[in-house]
Order: sequence, then structure tokens, then C-alpha cells
Amino acid sequence: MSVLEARDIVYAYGKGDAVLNGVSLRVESGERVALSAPSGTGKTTLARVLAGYLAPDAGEVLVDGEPLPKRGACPVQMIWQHPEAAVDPRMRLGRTLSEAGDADPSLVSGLGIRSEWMDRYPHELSGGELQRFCIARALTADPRFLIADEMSTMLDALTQAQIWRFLVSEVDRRGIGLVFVSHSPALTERIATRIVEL
Ligand SMILES: Nc1ncnc2c1ncn2[C@@H]1O[C@H](COP(=O)(O)OP(=O)(O)OP(=O)(O)O)[C@@H](O)[C@H]1O
Repeated sequence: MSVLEARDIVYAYGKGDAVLNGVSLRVESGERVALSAPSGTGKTTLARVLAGYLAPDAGEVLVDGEPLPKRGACPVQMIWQHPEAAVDPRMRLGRTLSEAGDADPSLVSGLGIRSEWMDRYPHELSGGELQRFCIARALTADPRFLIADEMSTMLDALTQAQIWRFLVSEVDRRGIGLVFVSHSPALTERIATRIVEL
């Protein structure tokens, strides 16, 4: 079992007021935790801190008691709201995916990724198709925790349902801890094993 801990996180953008002011969170493998708070209160900021994209001004993020590694695959992977901003626009998707390692064929097929998409560039795919690649990449990195920040907000209802169904079965099967942000109470209710109010 793994534990993701955020301890007394303080974060301010630039010289502004702290967006996060002493936030702590503990998530165990197998949990699916929804972060809930009104708009603008720092859910996305916390997600970025948890995945190591932002360094906190104070406090620490630990996985099994260790800080996130500075090099190599991060045990905390993030899935972003806007997949087009999360991939290199000049790289074919097959190469983007392989950068995380050799993707398991069952992962690729389970996410409905078609083989002909591998040779395409990001602008040649829809947002939903691209998000499938981002999820495949995050899972191929073999994370212990996954942070999903409004990952399906931009997608149609059918794609949203497909992607979530697959992701939940995959994190449960692998014992990955999931932290997610969603503005949909129905989705939160269905997916979360625990809701944390920031
Ligand atoms: N890059 C940035 N530079 C300066 N301020 C920022 C930046 N990103 C976010 N903020 C500010 O930090 C605060 C928290 O933003 P954040 O996106 O983390 O909130 P959120 O809870 O995820 O909001 P929402 O639910 O609307 O997505 C907001 O006041 C926002 O304006």
C-alpha cells in the first residue's frame, strides 16, 4: 500500500496572497478522493503541487514518506483539463505515448485509441481522442497516484462516461490512488470513495 501526503502546503503565485495556506491531505492507494471547494479556491493549484508541477513555498509532498523524485518517472501523474496543452504539438502521438514507456496494448484498446491515430499530430485529433492518449501516457508511467483535474469537462457525455469507466476499473485493478476535481456533483457522487472539502 502507498500513501500520498501533502503536509501544510503554502503556495502563492508570485507576490500575491497565498492561494493555499497550510493545506494538508492524505490519500491511500485504492482511494478515489474528490477535491471539493468553490471556484477559485485553489483545487487546480493543489493538484499541480501534488503532481510536482509547482513547488510549494512551504510544506511538502511525500509518497511513502519520500519527496517526489527530481528525475525519472514521477509516482504521481497528472491528467489535465486541456489535453492539447499537455502534449508536444510537433510530435506524433505514437511518439508522445512511447516517451512514458511501452504502452500495454490492453490499455490502448481499453481507452479506444485507434492505431491510425498514432501517426497523427495533436491538432489532427479531437479533444476526447487526445485525452485518451494523455490518460494512456499517465498510466504507462506506472504511477502510484493519479491526479485528474477536470479531465472530462471538455468532453461529450458519452466520451466522458467511457473514459471514467475505464479509468476507475484501471485504478481499482492496479491499486492506484486517485485524486480528482470535477464540477459535476453527479460524477463526484458516482466516482468518489471520499470527498475532501478544501
Ligand atoms: N498562474 C497563475 N498566476 C496567478 N494567479 C493564479 C494563477 N493560477 C491561478 N491563480 C489564482 O489562484 C486562485 C486559485 O486558482 P485555482 O485554479 O487553483 O482554483 P480552482 O479552485 O481550481 O478554481 P476553478 O474551480 O475555477 O477551476 C485563483 O484566485 C486564481 O485566480
